[in-house]
Amino acid sequence: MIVGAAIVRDGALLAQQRAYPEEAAGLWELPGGRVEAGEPEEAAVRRECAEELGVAVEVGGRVGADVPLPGGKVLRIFAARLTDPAARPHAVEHRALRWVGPPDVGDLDWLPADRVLVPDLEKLLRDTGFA
Ligand SMILES: Nc1nc2c([nH]c(=O)n2[C@H]2C[C@H](O)[C@@H](COP(=O)(O)OP(=O)(O)OP(=O)(O)O)O2)c(=O)[nH]1
Repeated sequence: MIVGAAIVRDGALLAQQRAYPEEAAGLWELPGGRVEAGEPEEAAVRRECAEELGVAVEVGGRVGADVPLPGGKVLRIFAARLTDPAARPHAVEHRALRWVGPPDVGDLDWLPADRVLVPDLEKLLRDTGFA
């Protein structure tokens, strides 16, 4: 299971641009990663956000349906928000970070699995931003 965080602040979604591997470099994804054995999914979301962005997040409900990934894995997205709204996420292992507003969510060059989730991400931004 791969979990991802749809972090929303002031009506914008945090996206990050992969630096590796070659075939994914330059494409955009949500913060996240592999759930460790025995680790609750929400805890994995918090851990990955701390590792990748250096920020604490609160984790809300699921966003969209599970998306199958190559190799039999599954991508599951959770709504999230910064515990401290003034915190500044930074790219620890990614090429770039961007806060994307609703008009631009569909225009980003997403990883294929994330592209499937664009309508759900747009809906999240239209709604409360924190399910
Ligand atoms: N984090 C994340 N991974 C995604 C997304 N969409 C998507 O297809 N993936 C894929 C890419 C990778 O094959 C896998 C997770 O990779 P990762 O590099 O973030 O996970 P990780 O830190 O646990 O793994 P690793 O770098 O140690 O190999 O899920 C997404 O939105 N966020």
